[in-house]
Amino acid sequence: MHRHTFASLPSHTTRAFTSTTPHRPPPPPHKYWLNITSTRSTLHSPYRHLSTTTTTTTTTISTPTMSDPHKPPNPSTLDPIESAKRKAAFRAVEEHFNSSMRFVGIGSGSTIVYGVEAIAAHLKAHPPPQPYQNWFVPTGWNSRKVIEAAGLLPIAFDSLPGDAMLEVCFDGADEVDEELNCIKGGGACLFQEKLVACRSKKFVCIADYRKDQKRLCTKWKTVPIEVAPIAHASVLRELKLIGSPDAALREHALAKTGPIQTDQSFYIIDAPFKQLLTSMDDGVWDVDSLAKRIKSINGVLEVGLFHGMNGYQTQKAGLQGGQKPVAVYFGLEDGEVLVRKADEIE
Ligand SMILES: O=C[C@H](O)[C@H](O)[C@H](O)COP(=O)(O)O
Repeated sequence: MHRHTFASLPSHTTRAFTSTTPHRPPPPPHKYWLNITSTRSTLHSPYRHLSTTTTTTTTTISTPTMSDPHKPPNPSTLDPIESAKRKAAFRAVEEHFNSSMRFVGIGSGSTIVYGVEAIAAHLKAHPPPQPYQNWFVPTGWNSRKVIEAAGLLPIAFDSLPGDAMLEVCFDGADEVDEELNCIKGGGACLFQEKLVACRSKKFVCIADYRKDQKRLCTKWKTVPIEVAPIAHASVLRELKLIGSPDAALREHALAKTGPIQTDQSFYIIDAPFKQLLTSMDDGVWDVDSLAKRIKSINGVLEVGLFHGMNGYQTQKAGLQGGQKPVAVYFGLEDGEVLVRKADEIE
């Protein structure tokens, strides 16, 4: 079993994880988890009232209840959606992970918990030859906790050797279109996820069937945008000018707690847009131009649109990394897994 504590980490890694942001000391794990889930379930998630109805049964979609919120729940207790995510995660890991990978990125959210479970199971069954060590690069506090809870070794993004590329990164998404553009950031993580995706040879996305749409902003109606707190009002103003008059700062369910803060202590704005176009359409806001336009607004740190080239396309062009996944694994209602792959690996 690969179980490590900070005591066994190189000192630079320990330092990277124990330094705290002066304005936001890390809250206790349970509270943090509640922040994430309450934001997603009560304020933002388009799936919050969704239930899958058949002629005989109605299944309410629920957030997993876990004694340790960073560990995967017992598979026998999973509802159909969680079960679909878990199946997709195991298939994605089976097809894109192996024990000899040195650096692997780990995204954030409820789905990636199963990806990490699958990786830990793979390493248990196929341990790497010693002293070979696999390192896992988190995309935020929640992601690091999930890595640690699985007994895997985290390494901070800024502790990576300068020339190292990650072999792969696994992450979830809020919505994926038919060209594999993604909306991400529903759980307030997107900046570090983009950093890690762009430092990876390939991004492999894990999701459930609700996220699979022809165009972005279909069920997930808003684009999450991470902004500097001081600039939030001027970003809202400019979003209005480019066609999103109802863009809003994401706040805690408990109003007095104020705006949600990201791992960078920034704010999140959710900007509704009409269904976005793909490169095949003829129209105004296609994914690429909207993402670039929003990113150009002063005060915007990152946009929750993962678009442009995937890792294979950048390599072909002599570049590195890529925001778009090379493959998306959707867990389906019937227990099957639908895999959508970039043309490069069809
Ligand atoms: O901000 C969160 C991340 O972008 C997540 O990857 C995304 O929201 C999907 O999360 P989940 O797996 O919980 O649906």
